Amino acid sequence: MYLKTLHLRQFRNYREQFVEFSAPKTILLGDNAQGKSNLLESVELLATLHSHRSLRDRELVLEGEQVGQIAAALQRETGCIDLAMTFRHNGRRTVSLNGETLRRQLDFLGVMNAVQFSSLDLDLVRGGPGERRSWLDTLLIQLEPVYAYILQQYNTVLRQRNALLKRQRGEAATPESQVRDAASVYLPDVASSLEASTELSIWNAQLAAIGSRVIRRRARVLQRLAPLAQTWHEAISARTETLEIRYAPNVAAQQDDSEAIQQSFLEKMQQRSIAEWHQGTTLVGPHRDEVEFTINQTPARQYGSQGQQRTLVLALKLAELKLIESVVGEPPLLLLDDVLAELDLNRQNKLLETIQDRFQTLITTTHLGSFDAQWLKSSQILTVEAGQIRVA
Ligand SMILES: Nc1ncnc2c1ncn2[C@@H]1O[C@H](COP(=O)(O)OP(=O)(O)OP(=O)(O)O)[C@@H](O)[C@H]1O
Repeated sequence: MYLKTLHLRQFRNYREQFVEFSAPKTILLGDNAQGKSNLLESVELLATLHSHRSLRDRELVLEGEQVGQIAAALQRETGCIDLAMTFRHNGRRTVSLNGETLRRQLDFLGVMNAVQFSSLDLDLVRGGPGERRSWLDTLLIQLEPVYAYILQQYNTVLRQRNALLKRQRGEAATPESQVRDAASVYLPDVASSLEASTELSIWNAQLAAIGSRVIRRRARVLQRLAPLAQTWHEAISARTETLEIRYAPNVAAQQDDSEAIQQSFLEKMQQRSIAEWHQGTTLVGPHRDEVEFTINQTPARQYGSQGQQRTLVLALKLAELKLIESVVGEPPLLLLDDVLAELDLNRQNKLLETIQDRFQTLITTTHLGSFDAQWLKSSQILTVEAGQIRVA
C-alpha cells in the first residue's frame, strides 16, 4: 500500500498542511519540537485509531481551535481510498471512508496498515507487561480488525465484573452489614449474597468466554511472529544470539481449544475467588498476560544490554512488517521516529535491505549525518519547521 497524500487541518501544530509523498522513502528533517512526530502520529491514527502519545482527542486539535482533521489518499492494490478522521475538542470523533461517515469507528480499521518504530519502543523490552500486551494487541488489530471488538467486549465485561467485586467488598465493609450479622462481620445477608453470587457467576462465564478468544488470538499471533523475529535476531546479531519469545498467559492455554481454555479460566477464578473478594478486583484473565523475551536463555528485560535490547526491538519490528505483509497481502507502511541515528551501521543496513522500496517508509530525523548515501539518494527529503513542511 502507498500513502499518496496527507492533508492536516488544525491537527497538533499544523494549521493547514498538504503533503504529497513522491518516493517510497520520505525523510522528515527538522529541529526538535517542529512537528515531525506529529506527522507520523497522524499516520498512526489512520492505521490504528489510536495514538501511543495521547489519550485525549483535545490534545490532537490545534491549540485554540475546536476541530482538527487528518485526510489521506491511500493507494491499495484494489484501488485508491480516501480516509478522513475528524477530532473535536469535546472528544467526539468521526471517521469516513471515500467521503462516507462510518457508523462504527472500528470499521475504519484494516484499511491502512503501519508499523511504528520509535525510541519509546525500547519500553517494549524494558517496561512492564502492559507495554507488551498493548504492542501485541495493536499488532493483532492490524492483522484481524475484528480483534478490536473482542478486546472492547473483554474490557467492558472486566469493568463490570470489577465494579461488582468492588461493590460487594464495599457492602461487606459497611457498618450496617456488620451490625446485621455480627457473627460473620464481613458477609452481607443471605439473600443479597445469593443474588451477588449469581450475578458474579454470570460475569465469570462471560469473562471466560470472551477472555479465551483474546488468549487464543494472542497465542496464535506469537506463534507466527516468533520464528520471524528469531530469524531476524539471528541475522542482526551475526548468529551470536538466540532469541526466544514465550507467551505467558495468566490462564493456561496449552492447546488452541476454546472449551479447554474456558474451563481452566473458570477453575482459576474459583481458586482465586477469596483473593478477588479481598482485593475487589479481577485477578484472573488476559489483562494479566505476559510475553517473555529471552536472549541466550537470559531474560532480556532485566539482563539485556542496551545493544541487545535494541536488536530485539528491531527484530520484532521487522517481523511485524513481514507478518502484516503476509497476512494482509500488501506491505504496510513503516514509521521510523528518530530511531535511525540510534542504530549502528550494521543494524541500519539490515533495516535498509529489508525495506528496499517495498515498504513505504517515513523517517524523522534532526540531521542527515547518520544516513548513508544510499538512503539519501533514494529518499524524498522534506523539512519541517514550526508546523510547516517544505520540499528540501
Ligand atoms: N494541539 C497542539 N496545538 C499546537 N501545538 C501543538 C499541539 N500539540 C503539540 N504541539 C506542538 O508540537 C510540537 C512538537 O512537535 P513534535 O512532537 O512533532 O516534535 P518533533 O519535530 O518530532 O521533535 P523531536 O525531534 O523533539 O521529536 C511542540 O512545539 C508542541 O508544542
